[in-house]
Amino acid sequence: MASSARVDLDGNPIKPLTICMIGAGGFIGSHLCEKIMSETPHKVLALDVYNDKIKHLLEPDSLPWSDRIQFHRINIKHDSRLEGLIKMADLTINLAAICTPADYNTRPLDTIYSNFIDALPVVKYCSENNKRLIHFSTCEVYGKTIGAFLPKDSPLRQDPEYYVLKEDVSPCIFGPIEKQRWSYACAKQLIERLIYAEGAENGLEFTIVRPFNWIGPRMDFIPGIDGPSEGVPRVLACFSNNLLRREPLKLVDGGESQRTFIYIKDAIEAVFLMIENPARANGQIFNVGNPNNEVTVRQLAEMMTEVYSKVSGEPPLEVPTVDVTSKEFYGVGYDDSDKRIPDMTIINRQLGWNPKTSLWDLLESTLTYQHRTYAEAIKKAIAKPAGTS
Ligand SMILES: NC(=O)c1ccc[n+]([C@@H]2O[C@H](COP(=O)([O-])OP(=O)(O)OC[C@H]3O[C@@H](n4cnc5c(N)ncnc54)[C@H](O)[C@@H]3O)[C@@H](O)[C@H]2O)c1
Ligand SMILES: O=C(O)[C@H]1O[C@H](OP(=O)(O)OP(=O)(O)OC[C@H]2O[C@@H](n3ccc(=O)[nH]c3=O)[C@H](O)[C@@H]2O)[C@H](O)[C@@H](O)[C@@H]1O
Repeated sequence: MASSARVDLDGNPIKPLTICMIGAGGFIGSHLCEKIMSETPHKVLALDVYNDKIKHLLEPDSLPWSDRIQFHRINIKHDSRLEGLIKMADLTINLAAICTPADYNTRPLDTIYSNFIDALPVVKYCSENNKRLIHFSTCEVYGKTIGAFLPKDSPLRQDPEYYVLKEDVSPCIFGPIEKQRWSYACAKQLIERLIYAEGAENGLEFTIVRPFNWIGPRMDFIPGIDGPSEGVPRVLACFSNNLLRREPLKLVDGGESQRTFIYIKDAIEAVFLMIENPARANGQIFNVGNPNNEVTVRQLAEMMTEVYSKVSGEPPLEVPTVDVTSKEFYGVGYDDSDKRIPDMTIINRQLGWNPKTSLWDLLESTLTYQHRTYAEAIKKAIAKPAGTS
């Protein structure tokens, strides 16, 4: 239940806020709205082109928070209401973006427009109207690690100095322009630089968030069920789709890339601390990830296969994975980050935050959700003769 006696990390009372959340209808936005509604007295102006993932928070009108959340169906590319909504709020959180790797090399113009050009008015309106901004960037701004360029057998590859990603130290290392994969990271980097410059030159109060593979329920879509059949979502949804359909999981280029995965609910706690502790969060760039949950993509596939078998009661596939090339899977221009370990020094120092959930536990709760939400629909879709609708 919302409590009015909330205090920040320094013991000061937190006054109820009005938050303009752009991209509120997406994966992260839906979890943020859910927690804000159930645990705080804050109001949310929720902007998005879709609202399916927050429908349960908007209807029916009898919900206890119905006077604290308002949905505005707005495409920020062209809508004159944007500035007015930012002006009405104390804080703007911008989540809107194209952020699925399958789009970066196949729709590079849309990717660059979405992640840079479309974010410009948001930054400008916040700056001109003295409004605080929390902007969602990405861990992809780091690109590849320095260690990726060392010989495969170099002992330096084991030295954290060559792979741990630090907000105030690590360089941003992208591939050549023809590797259009980096269109997203490059656009995100430029908007980070612009926000930073607005802070330095015009006093914009900002916080930049760099998420490291946040995963959980409602992430992306299951192709052919609640998204296009030919669509390629991020890896959690790709592998969930394979498991639900009892198809082998596709490992791109051998599944050797490494990632650290964090449970969405742990990550949302960090964003909450940023929202409610402006004095500690303003002017900062924060890695938000779980350095303890590192796996190769192959290990992720193996673990998801085991966990899914446990939560669904179905035996694991005899051939659980199949290798595909990145050209077959994503098309030309794909490239990959080799390894992503977030340094936690800054977020620890400023907000005292640490992630809690192990990879096994987060996969267990997420795959339980995937099974409960999609298994029946997939069975029906598979049973339907081809060509019928
Ligand atoms: N999920 C992660 O682990 C992760 C990792 C790194 C970065 N991020 C960043 O966090 C943000 C949110 O990610 P997510 O995983 O929730 O993605 P998402 O795709 O689920 O959510 C983005 C939302 O923005 C909306 N949107 C996009 N363009 C819009 C426009 N022009 N006008 C209005 N709404 C628009 C979409 O409809 C969608 O609902 C993005 O900026 C993304 O780059 C996420
Ligand atoms: O989540 C993040 O922190 C960031 O990383 C993601 O990028 P990436 O981790 O490369 O995207 P995923 O689709 O989650 O893929 C992870 C890895 O799995 C591989 N993969 C993906 C799908 C699949 O079916 N098989 C497979 O082997 C990819 O090649 C990649 O190596 C996206 O760019 C963003 O959402 C975000 O900015």
